[in-house]
Amino acid sequence: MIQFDAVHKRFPNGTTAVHDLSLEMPEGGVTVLVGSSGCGKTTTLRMINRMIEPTSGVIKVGGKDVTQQDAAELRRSIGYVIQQSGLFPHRTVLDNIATVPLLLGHGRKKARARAAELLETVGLAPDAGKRYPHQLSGGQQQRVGVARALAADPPVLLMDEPFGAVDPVVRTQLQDELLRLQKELNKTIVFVTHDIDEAVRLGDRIAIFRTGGHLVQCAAPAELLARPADDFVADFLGAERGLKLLSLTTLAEVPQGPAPEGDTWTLVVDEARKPLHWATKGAEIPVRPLHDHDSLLAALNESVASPTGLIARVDAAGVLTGVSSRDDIHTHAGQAHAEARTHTGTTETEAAAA
Ligand SMILES: Nc1ncnc2c1ncn2[C@@H]1O[C@H](COP(=O)(O)OP(=O)(O)OP(=O)(O)O)[C@@H](O)[C@H]1O
Repeated sequence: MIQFDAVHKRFPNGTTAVHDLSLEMPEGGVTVLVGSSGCGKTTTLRMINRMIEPTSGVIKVGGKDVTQQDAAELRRSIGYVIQQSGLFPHRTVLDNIATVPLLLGHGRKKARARAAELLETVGLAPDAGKRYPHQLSGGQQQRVGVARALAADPPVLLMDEPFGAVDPVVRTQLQDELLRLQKELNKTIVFVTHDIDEAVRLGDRIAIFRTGGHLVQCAAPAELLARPADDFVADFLGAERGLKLLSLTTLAEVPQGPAPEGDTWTLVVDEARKPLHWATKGAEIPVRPLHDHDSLLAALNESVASPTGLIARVDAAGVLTGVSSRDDIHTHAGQAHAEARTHTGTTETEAAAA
């Protein structure tokens, strides 16, 4: 766990970047710091590995005050990923990843073997290891950045807008990879972003800051979306926060029944009973079948586009299990909101602290 206790950072030019911050970032969880530009996210992150020293207050990692530890040693035990990957341009990808294991005294052979293993972990082909960073795409470079940060197997990973410079499709892929990795690795991750959708997708907890380095609210995504502490948070979450909440709930609990027969529209399946399309006299409309793990938001979207208002449900093999109606999805969407509103999770807010 990472703990901030009454932390304040004032730069020599008089700028207060972080104001009286008390916050706990749970072990094995992803805490996302969000807020508009200049609100103190990066400063907060960089105080954890002592790249910036606080003016006052205490920061503990795993129960130990960071200022009581050797800064270089501390940094080697904390992975750090930044937006432009920060790779050494004249070293191969493999040697970039092996940097920290080498610094930690592992032999070259062992460090390279570990680097090759990590290349695979982050979804890169083995031959990428021989290339230089400029010979990779932006998304691939970010994967190398993540591999390098993981090389010494640190319990804590700091990520400062790591996916900010790649296109939306690659960004989604990198987010998926991070979620997959995190399931396996269970690191304590602190992740900075401007993007609230990214925060909702990745965060176990989201801390929202406003200008002047003030923490406004820190809560689980569903709670934040259902119960923003004030208008600032509500505005930051955006007008679609009701729909965003539905992205956190799965379709699994929505009832399903058999596909209707003899109606104007028919759901056409192949011989393996995998849905193909909706068909009526002289027209076909594509169908996008959904799995139990898909979100209520995806279900709502599909039901709106469906000519019948029905969505096709499939099992892991893609075989039709039934259909669900727009009404049932809507009812469950309402229930998801009601549950999130009444959820009694912990939230740290300025109001609560006052
Ligand atoms: N070394 C410094 N000296 C003086 N002021 C600084 C220094 N570093 C940051 N600041 C100021 O501190 C405030 C917080 O900066 P910080 O980089 O932490 O914000 P941020 O939320 O990460 O912003 P962004 O999203 O734009 O990266 C800003 O007003 C910034 O100008």
